[in-house]
Amino acid sequence: MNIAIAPLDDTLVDALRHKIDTKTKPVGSLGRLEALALQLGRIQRSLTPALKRPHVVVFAGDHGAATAGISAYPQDVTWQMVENFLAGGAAINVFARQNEIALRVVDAGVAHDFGKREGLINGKIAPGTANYLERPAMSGSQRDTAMAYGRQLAHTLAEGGCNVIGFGEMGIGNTASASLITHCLTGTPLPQVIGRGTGLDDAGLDRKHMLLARALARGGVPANPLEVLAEYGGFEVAMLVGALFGAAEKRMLILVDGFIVTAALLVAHALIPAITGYCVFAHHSGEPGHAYQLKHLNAAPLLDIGLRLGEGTGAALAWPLIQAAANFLDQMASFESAGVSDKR
Ligand SMILES: Cc1cc2ncn([C@H]3O[C@H](COP(=O)(O)O)[C@@H](O)[C@H]3O)c2cc1C
Ligand SMILES: O=C(O)c1cccnc1
Repeated sequence: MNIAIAPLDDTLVDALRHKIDTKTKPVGSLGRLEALALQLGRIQRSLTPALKRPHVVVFAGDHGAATAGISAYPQDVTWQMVENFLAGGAAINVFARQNEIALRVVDAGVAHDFGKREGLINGKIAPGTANYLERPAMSGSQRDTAMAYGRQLAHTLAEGGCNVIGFGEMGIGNTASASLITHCLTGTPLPQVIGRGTGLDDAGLDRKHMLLARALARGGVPANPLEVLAEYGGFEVAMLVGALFGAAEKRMLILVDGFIVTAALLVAHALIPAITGYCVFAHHSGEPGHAYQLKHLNAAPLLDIGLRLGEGTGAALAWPLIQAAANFLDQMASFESAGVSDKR
């Protein structure tokens, strides 16, 4: 896959800063919104950036290792939640509706036959990954197919006029997958990046530690990020990696959700570091490994409200702040236009 992501250039930085600083407010007083406005202008290479057709895309996939007991919930919850997304009853449906964000749900590899389901994008690679306790989760060709699919999906949305995209996921057991990926790509000791996920009790957490240590003893730390992805990833994670690439290639603003989406970003970033220029980090996840991912990426999320759900909920909740950044840049008067006295 030949991916071309342009690093953000500095051409408009001074002009954007001037525009931001001459709005009718003390310099810097809109805090993080000012950095967001600057980032948006740089991404769109415009002094008048505009947000169009926001989407959240949720990728769903099952994990072979889930049956070994790495989650508090049974694997069937993955397909049942996909049905819930299609019926409009999940948290992401509520927040996407509230903020008028279009939602797309992709079957990246759920272990269930949905038949032909209206509203479900069928990208199924296989009915769940292999169990990484025994062998690599997926083959190189499955990984590449999933990445290509995600990339193409982002391109298609961009061609339909979307320039801001949030990513989410659904897959029982995928915090475990994200922990293994995070360990491999940040070097943080594995136990520090393992958490309770959907809410394991102490005994369940001990078991998750034991199983993931065993998986790591089998698969090791592959030298290449794409091998890490195939060894421990999920199909939804591989599709996320491709979709992140596709979105950045199309110069979209990317809203990064929690622990699992950030694990996918670690893979993308290890291959093409410039991708983070296009990313806004929605929230601090309650999953403990997220802090190490953020540190590695030198990222500061917008919200810190104890979210630990996934589905793209953080991305949808951060959206009004992105809108506020674009709107103040576009609509606020300057000292000159409003006749307000500037600093002496
Ligand atoms: C009802 C329900 C809805 C969810 N929505 C997202 N997740 C989240 O939980 C899962 C990851 O946690 P773990 O690794 O512990 O299984 C993912 O599917 C994630 O999106 C959910 C989990 C449940 C139970
Ligand atoms: O941060 C996340 O994305 C997350 C945390 C716990 C469970 N599912 C998702």
